[in-house]
Amino acid sequence: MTALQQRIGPHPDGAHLPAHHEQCLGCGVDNPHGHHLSVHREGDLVVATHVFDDRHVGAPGIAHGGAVATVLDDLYGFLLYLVGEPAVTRQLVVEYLAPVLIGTTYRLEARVDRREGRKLFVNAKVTALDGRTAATSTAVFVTVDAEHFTQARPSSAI
Ligand SMILES: CCCCCCCC(=O)SCCNC(=O)CCNC(=O)[C@H](O)C(C)(C)COP(=O)(O)OP(=O)(O)OC[C@H]1O[C@@H](n2cnc3c(N)ncnc32)[C@H](O)[C@@H]1OP(=O)(O)O
Repeated sequence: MTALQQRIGPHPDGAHLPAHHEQCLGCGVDNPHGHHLSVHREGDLVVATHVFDDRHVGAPGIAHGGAVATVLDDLYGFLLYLVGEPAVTRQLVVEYLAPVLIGTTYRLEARVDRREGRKLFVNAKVTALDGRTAATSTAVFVTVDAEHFTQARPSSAI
């Protein structure tokens, strides 16, 4: 069994979900440039409480749009633990409804909307603690086999 298969679970409701791998830009604890996203399961949702910091700034005081997209893309990656199969992003759409502020706490949540064959249609939102939604997103993930992840380094396994 690969490390990825072990991470896929199953994971009970409420469980903290393991990082994709230690160097992952979104969630890896050993990536000094990363977002160190910490994600748990809430029923059919994957959820994170997250604060963007000065490493992620775009306009002064506001998170870079690419940083927000990075975190959303990575959050979607945790839905795969619920689906039980590896998949990768084919399309990512972000609606930036309001500035995402540096140093402010946000709730991020994502869910699977539906599945059609290998395609997973997913959606997510970024909400401030006062309830205002700062960003929404949809994405299409496509399931892949384990060999997909060994294309760059044949000996690597995530
Ligand atoms: C372990 C998880 C870690 C998660 C980390 C966070 C997520 C990530 O950052 S993943 C990294 C970024 N993504 C990538 O690197 C993926 C790069 N792309 C690829 O490798 C390939 O394009 C891949 C594998 C997604 C699909 O390739 P391939 O297997 O040839 O599929 P392909 O036939 O082109 O398309 C698959 C299906 O999706 C459909 N499709 C493609 N694009 C779209 C779209 N935009 N909208 C809807 N459907 C689409 C196709 O029509 C096709 O449908 P069907 O099966 O019904 O014919």
